[in-house]
Amino acid sequence: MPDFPAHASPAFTPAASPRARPKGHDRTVSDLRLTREGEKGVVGVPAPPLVSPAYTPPRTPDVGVGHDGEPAVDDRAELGPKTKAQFLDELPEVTCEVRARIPTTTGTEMWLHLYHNNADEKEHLAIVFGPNIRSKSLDRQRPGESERERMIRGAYVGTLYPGRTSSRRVEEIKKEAGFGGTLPASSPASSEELSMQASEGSETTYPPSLGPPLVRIHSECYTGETVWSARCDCGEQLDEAARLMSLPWPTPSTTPGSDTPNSHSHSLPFDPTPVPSCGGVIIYLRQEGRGIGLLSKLKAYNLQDLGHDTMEANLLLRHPGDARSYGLATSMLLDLGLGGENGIKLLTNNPEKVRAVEGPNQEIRVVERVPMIPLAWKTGGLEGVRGPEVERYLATKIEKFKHMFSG
Ligand SMILES: Nc1nc2c(ncn2[C@@H]2O[C@H](COP(=O)(O)OP(=O)(O)OP(=O)(O)O)[C@@H](O)[C@H]2O)c(=O)[nH]1
Repeated sequence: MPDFPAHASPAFTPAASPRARPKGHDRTVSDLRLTREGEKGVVGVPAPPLVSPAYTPPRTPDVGVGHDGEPAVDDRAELGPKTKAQFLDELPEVTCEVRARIPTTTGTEMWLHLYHNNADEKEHLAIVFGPNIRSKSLDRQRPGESERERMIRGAYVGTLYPGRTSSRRVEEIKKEAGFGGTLPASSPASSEELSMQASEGSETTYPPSLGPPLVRIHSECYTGETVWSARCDCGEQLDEAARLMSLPWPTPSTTPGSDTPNSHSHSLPFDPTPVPSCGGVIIYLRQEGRGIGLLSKLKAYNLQDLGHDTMEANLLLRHPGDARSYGLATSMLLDLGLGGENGIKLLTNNPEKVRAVEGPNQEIRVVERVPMIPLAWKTGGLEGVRGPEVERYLATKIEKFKHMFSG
């Protein structure tokens, strides 16, 4: 058994452990067979039992958003450890303004969706893997819009290629093949097209036959994602979520849409056809520093170097321990067709996030929480973020924010 830190949850099981677990208990990522090489992916895994967070954080006094001043240490006691996510009475309105295909350095292709909303001025993002998730607000026809304008904002089906004139790939194929009416059964109509048709007539676009999609709600962390900080595991979590959502589809021959991607590019000297993935979505919220912003987070780092933990540092700066809310994530997931009975599998250790994303009226159902075990713990320190800072950070997440590093 690899050495993992004393503050790791006792229920945490290393990825390679041969220890048998009772059915339905101690589920880890490895239970979902989501390992690095040659794995089959999450599709086809039986629907897990409903996982609702048993933990409810203690009631704490409300704290106004901080001013970045430097209060006396004693103020901390008055402020209290507000770790609870903010709950909104009403969901914000969101609109997907643009979507673009992003070929990635790992070879997987993803679709970056940029959202505007009526709650803040920020550009929140949905990073979509696989062909089965489409935005309803993106597909909505805008008054007076041309086909070219639709394609420029990403409201097309299939793939763009030089000279394409229609935003709907199926219509394009019909025209090319000289069909006026129904397409023959053998036509390469993509699941994306079917999803799009479904989104016009119903609330849920994600095909229930595929099981609940994997979802991660990720909060922006400039330090961990861009400048290689080893104070937290945020960059690693983002990479891991993308990796899980990029795992190859179990049976490529039956993958809906597997015959469509980049079929217009086959004359290129290399074959850029992306491997169809299991799919999923990372909702990337611009809530830097658990919602306190980068300026305050950097001050909090200095306080941490002066001996305070990540929660105390926030409180000393007159911020809540956690200033985030998740209503935007709920609205974006609904826009992506992930509401309804089928539910989602949420990649997180944060019990508050599970509860908050479900929305004021359970608009989203979290049917499984998939824990995110730090890579360093899983590999006995061979991979992942290491060092005293991240260990202290993770210890505080467990002790004070009550994060759960087991299923
Ligand atoms: N204020 C503050 N924010 C931090 C610090 N380290 C990371 N963050 C921010 O914390 C957020 C990520 O929160 P985490 O507590 O790591 O994880 P979580 O999102 O609550 O839970 P998981 O879903 O399990 O990852 C990002 O917005 C980071 O910018 C820190 O020391 N202080």
